[in-house]
This record gives sequence, C-alpha cells and structure tokens, in this order.
Amino acid sequence: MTEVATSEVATSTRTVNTIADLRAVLDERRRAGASVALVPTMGALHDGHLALVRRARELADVVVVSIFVNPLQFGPAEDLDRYPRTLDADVAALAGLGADVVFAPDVAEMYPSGSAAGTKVSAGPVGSRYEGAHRPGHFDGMLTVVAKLFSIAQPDVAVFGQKDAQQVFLVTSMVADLDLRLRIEVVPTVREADGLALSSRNRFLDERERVAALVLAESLDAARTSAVDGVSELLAEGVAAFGDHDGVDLDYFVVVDPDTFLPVDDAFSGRGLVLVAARLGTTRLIDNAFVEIGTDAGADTDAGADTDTGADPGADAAADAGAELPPSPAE
Ligand SMILES: Nc1ncnc2c1ncn2[C@@H]1O[C@H](COP(=O)(O)OP(=O)(O)OP(=O)(O)O)[C@@H](O)[C@H]1O
Ligand SMILES: CC(C)(CO)[C@@H](O)C(=O)[O-]
Ligand code: BAL
Repeated sequence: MTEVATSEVATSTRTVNTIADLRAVLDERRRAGASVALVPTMGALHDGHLALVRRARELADVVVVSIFVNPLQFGPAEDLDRYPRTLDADVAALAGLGADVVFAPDVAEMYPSGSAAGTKVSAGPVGSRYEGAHRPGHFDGMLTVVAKLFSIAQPDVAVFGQKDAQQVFLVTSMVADLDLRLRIEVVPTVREADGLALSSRNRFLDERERVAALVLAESLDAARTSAVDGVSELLAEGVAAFGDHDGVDLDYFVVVDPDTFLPVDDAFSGRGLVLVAARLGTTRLIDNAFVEIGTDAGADTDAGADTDTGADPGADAAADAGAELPPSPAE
C-alpha cells in the first residue's frame, strides 16, 4: 500500500489532507471489495450532519466525511470568513460515530490554480432561482466542488440533507445529466425540539433572533395546514406567518414541483415542496417542507414541529405570496 500521512483519532478514524492520500486509502479498501459512502460537509458539525454520517454507516463499508469550506460557493459579500471552523471537535464527533476517513483539504489542495480559475460546473436554469437568485454563482461553485469530491473519492453513494433542498435537486440532476456512477441518498431535515432546522449558521443568532427564527418552521406549518385549500391559500398563509415578526426579512416563500423545481401554478394539486429563506440580522436561514396540495392528506414528511403558525390574519400576505422577492444586497 502507498504510504499515507494520517493522524489517528480513534482506533479507526483517519484524517487525510491531500487528494493523493485519500485516493490511496480508498483504492486499497476498494481492492479488498469495500463499498464507499461520501458525506460532503463544510464542517462545524451538528446533529443534522451526524444523521447523514449514521445513514452513510448503514449504506457502505467505508464512510468518508469531507470537511471543506468551499470558497467557490460564497459570493464576495457573503460569510466565507466568519463561517465556523471547528475541525478538532468535528473529527472527535466523527470518530465517535465510526467514520473511517475525514478528508480535510485546504484551499490550495482543492484549487491549486486559485478558486476563481479553472473549469466549473454550470447548474443550469434552476441554479439561478430561489437560493441562486440571492446567492449568484453559489450553485455553480457548490456543484463544482461536489463534482471534484465525487471524482476524488469515487463513492458508491453520497449522502445529502433535505435541509438544502435545492442543493439536493441540483446534485441529483448533475449525477443524471453527467452520467455519474453513484447514488444520491437524502436524509430528512433534523430539527431542534421547537422545530428550527439545525444549521451551522444558527450559532450566529442572538437570543431574540433565535426566538424569531422559529417563524421559518411556523410558516411551513401554516402552509401545510392550508395546503388542502390549494396553492394560493397555502402561499398566503405561509407568508402571513411572517407578518408579526419584526427583524425577520423574508427573501422568498415559494412552492415548487419537486420533479422540476419550477414554481407550481394556482391549479396545481399533489405533492409540492415549499421553500423559504429569511434573514435575521446578518444571518440567513433556509428551510423547506413537502406538502400535499388540494387533498386532505396533509404534509408527508419532515416539516417543522407542530407549532402554532404565528400568522397574522390581518397581514398583507397575499400580495407577496409565491413571489421570489428581490435579492438582498448582502448577507
Ligand atoms: N438540519 C439538517 N438536517 C439534515 N441535514 C442537514 C442539516 N443541516 C445540514 N445538513 C446537511 O449537511 C450537509 C452539509 O451541510 P453544511 O455543512 O452546509 O451544513 P449546514 O448546517 O447546512 O450549514 P449552513 O446551513 O450554515 O450552510 C448538507 O448535505 C446539508 O444539507
Ligand atoms: C455540499 C457542500 C459540502 C459543498 O461544499 C455544501 O454545499 C454543504 O455543506 O451543503
Ligand atoms: N448548506 C449549503 C452550503 C452553503 O450555505 O454555502
């Protein structure tokens, strides 16, 4: 076997920092017949990430977790510099779950000619909507690093979180469009007890913002409850949930067809996916939930805890319903 520089964390978890070392470790395991699962992350791990790792552990013989804060997916005014970096704690948590390899390259290893230079993957039209409208270039940068990680690790399966729904759609599309030879596994959103979706960025919320952040899950609950009455009602109630929350700026609240990721029209019925994004001070959060529209089946998935909607019946909700509101100047 090629000699590999590693640091042992637990008996069987290794951290590798170079592409060559990761390939050497995985090639040896694959030659022995092992299957490989990859969990791509940007670190600052929380229970949402750990759910992906647990799922990966069930799916393959070797679990690789990548930790790389990818500059290519951050805009110039975004939070690249303040994005949390907690590598030692991350590696300890992963060792506790029996992950086999932590891949933690630096920027020069991933982008030797600089992150602005070189070939990029284009996310296509859906990449410019919703998150992409507010974070221009984000999805091209995300797909580029994910394609590189797939090429480097050559996993049989890669595990992603439903919390980043548009990311899941675009990664799945890339795998199909480029005939990549792996399977994408999606894990439901992990939430705090009160319904807030776990996110590395939650740590930036102050006490007041943490309370106000619940409105995202509440708006999804409101949408789910009113979905039986159709798309317009769902959107009106979802947006109305933001009516009495000062200090929360709604970026978008839309319902899309999960198969196309395009907004549904008013007559749509069946399974829809509601996407929401909002800013609280300098922190931007996203969330989503599947809903069953026009039937009384209710939501079928991982939407937030069963909280009150907080909707203000008097709010001028309908005016903004379904709108992709103009992008904010900066995060
Ligand atoms: N609450 C969650 N439940 C399930 N999966 C999650 C959750 N949060 C993040 N993930 C998934 O973990 C993977 C890595 O995400 P990432 O490192 O960007 O963390 P994050 O918490 O989403 O950070 P941020 O939202 O601040 O960007 C992605 O596939 C993402 O969807
Ligand atoms: C998939 C990913 C690791 C690519 O940098 C990132 O977008 C994330 O953490 O969701
Ligand atoms: N969680 C998706 C990665 C990002 O926000 O850049």
